[in-house]
Amino acid sequence: MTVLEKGNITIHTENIFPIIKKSLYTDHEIFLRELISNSVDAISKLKMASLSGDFKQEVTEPEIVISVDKENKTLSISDNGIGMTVEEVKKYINQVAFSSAEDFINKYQKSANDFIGHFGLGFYSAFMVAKKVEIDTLSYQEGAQAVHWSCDGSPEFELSDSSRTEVGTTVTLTLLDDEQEYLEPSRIRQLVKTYSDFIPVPIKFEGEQINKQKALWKESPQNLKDEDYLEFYRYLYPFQEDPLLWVHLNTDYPFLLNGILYFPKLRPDVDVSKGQIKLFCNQVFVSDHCEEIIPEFLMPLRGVIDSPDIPLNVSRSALTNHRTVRRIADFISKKIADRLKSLYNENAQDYIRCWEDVGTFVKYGSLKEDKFKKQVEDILIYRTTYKPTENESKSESETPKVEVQGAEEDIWQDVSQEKQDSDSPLVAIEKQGYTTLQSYLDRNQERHENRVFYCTDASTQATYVQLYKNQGLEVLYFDSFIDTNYFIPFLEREYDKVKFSRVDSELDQTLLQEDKSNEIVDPATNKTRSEQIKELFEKALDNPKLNIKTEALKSDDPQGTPPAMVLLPEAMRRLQEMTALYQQQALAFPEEHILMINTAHPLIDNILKLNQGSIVTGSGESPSAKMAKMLCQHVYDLALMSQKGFDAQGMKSFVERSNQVLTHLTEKL
Ligand SMILES: Nc1ncnc2c1ncn2[C@@H]1O[C@H](COP(=O)(O)OP(=O)(O)OP(=O)(O)O)[C@@H](O)[C@H]1O
Repeated sequence: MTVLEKGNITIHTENIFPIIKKSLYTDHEIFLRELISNSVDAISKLKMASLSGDFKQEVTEPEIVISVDKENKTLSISDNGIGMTVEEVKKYINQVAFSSAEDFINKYQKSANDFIGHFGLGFYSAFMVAKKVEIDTLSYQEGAQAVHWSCDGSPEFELSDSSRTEVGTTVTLTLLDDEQEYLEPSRIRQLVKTYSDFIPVPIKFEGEQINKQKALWKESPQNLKDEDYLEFYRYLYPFQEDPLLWVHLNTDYPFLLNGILYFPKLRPDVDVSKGQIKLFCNQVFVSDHCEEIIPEFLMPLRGVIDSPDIPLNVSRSALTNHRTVRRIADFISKKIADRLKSLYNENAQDYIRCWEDVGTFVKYGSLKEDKFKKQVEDILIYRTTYKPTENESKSESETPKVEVQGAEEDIWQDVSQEKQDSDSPLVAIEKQGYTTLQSYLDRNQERHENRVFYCTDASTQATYVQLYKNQGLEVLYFDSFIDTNYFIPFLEREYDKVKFSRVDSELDQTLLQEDKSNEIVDPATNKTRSEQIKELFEKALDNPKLNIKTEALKSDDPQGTPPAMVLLPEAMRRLQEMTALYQQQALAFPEEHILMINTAHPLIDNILKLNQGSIVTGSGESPSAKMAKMLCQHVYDLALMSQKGFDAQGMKSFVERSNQVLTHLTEKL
């Protein structure tokens, strides 16, 4: 071996190697990604040289081969790429690689751990794990001399002849004593799978290819079937439920970006604030913490974003304000909105199927970003009690105002489609039991202008909803966790004249009989029947915090209405909900609430009569007064039960009292 040259690497920071070894401590493993990426670059450069006719020999199948030698403690990465001449080694390794290393280290020292995946550390990252690095390379150029370069981690290097005969490069690392893990085959496989799984060159290790290679996001969406997307999702997120829908991102102007984003089924045990989107740069994995790039409200999405235009060597804080990054974020939001709009327009059934989970993203996004809100406001839908009749569904006026950006303003192609169906999208949505807020307001303008009746729990509020439905009033379901505390107040700000009332907050006038039973029945006390009922219940229940009111519910069949209802005034209930939320406590049922007695119900009438017919005997209550009291309690229990159900104690006393009432009743038979 002839030593061609010995020399010093041109760097200005004296102690660059100790810094590489120590400062970048946490991310040592990325050296393999960097070396593999260099090999991929070298392979594609050779391909170009061959295409342009610069390289006349036959190009062999490109491949990268990794091998370990446990005895000598070496790990080597070999490629059949373009190789380097002596001059190139001097220039690219001794000068370029190390001066860019110096730049990076200087930046890095200021804000350690602030870089996304320490991307582009380059060749010198090998020194994080190696005490000696050797390069054995032969350039593709005719007559090139094979070169051997070696450096032991000091700024000194040695260049010598090499006996290499194949065009390409082998980088061999003699690992440091505490970096021996990289001799383990399982570790190598894991690193390749994490970082280099999708690079377009086969990586061979122990005689087999260990990377998947096919980066689905780089393919044209036209050539892909649903099953391809699902299979890819299952590969990225094994043992997870299939996603609801996905968006294939594909643009080359004003930045290059490819990706596939999936809407997963939202599960309560998944922390949605932790991003699950994988960031790639030219098919090389960079990080799965890309909070700075993806708009926050899209964090629960999964999938891949690949863009060489995301600056990866700036600090995370600088990324957030970076112009390209902001444009990328806008682009992604818009694409998501477009995808949802096209689904809304094309397939009401699928849109609704996804809505339960996707709706939460969309609502959250609308709260967070005004731009996104504007894109999706016409496709926010709510489950409703409204059922369109045949005539209505044909109506032309139901055509929705789905806003589609004009082509000139839109630098990204729009995906809105011509409608094939005879029904307008809104009609199709309404046939499936959903509606938009605007449609609700328009439909109910005459009966209750600017008021929205809603229900947050279909089972506990079923009695109330039924009452509204019986009187032909439409109720919307707002039952996602985001609705009560955030989204309804948000909608009230957006539609500033509109007020939302939960079905159990107060009863709308349309539900009540106008001429209340105000006939005077007791000339002695001058009390109306309603006042007598109120008094009877107040005495029987003996709870000063309970506000008892009387109303007559409108109905063709009073037996079909509830005898009493518990009401929680809207403002008071919301305040309690907010307080519970901020104090992170479970929401307790408020002690102060309204018990509304339905004076039109026959049971209330019977209880009143039972009480009035009682004969006071000696010291105690008459049996019928006792019974009336018990029944009042029972009516209250039933009202509570249909509002919130019981806790253990409540259930126990309810069952006990029910048994007593039944016993008393059967005694009389
Ligand atoms: N396997 C290889 N085959 C051929 N040339 C290589 C190889 N590895 C490195 N080089 C040369 O050395 C140069 C410096 O490599 P280095 O990894 O430090 O930086 P880079 O690849 O240019 O950029 P990055 O910092 O993004 O990795 C490369 O640009 C390339 O010219």
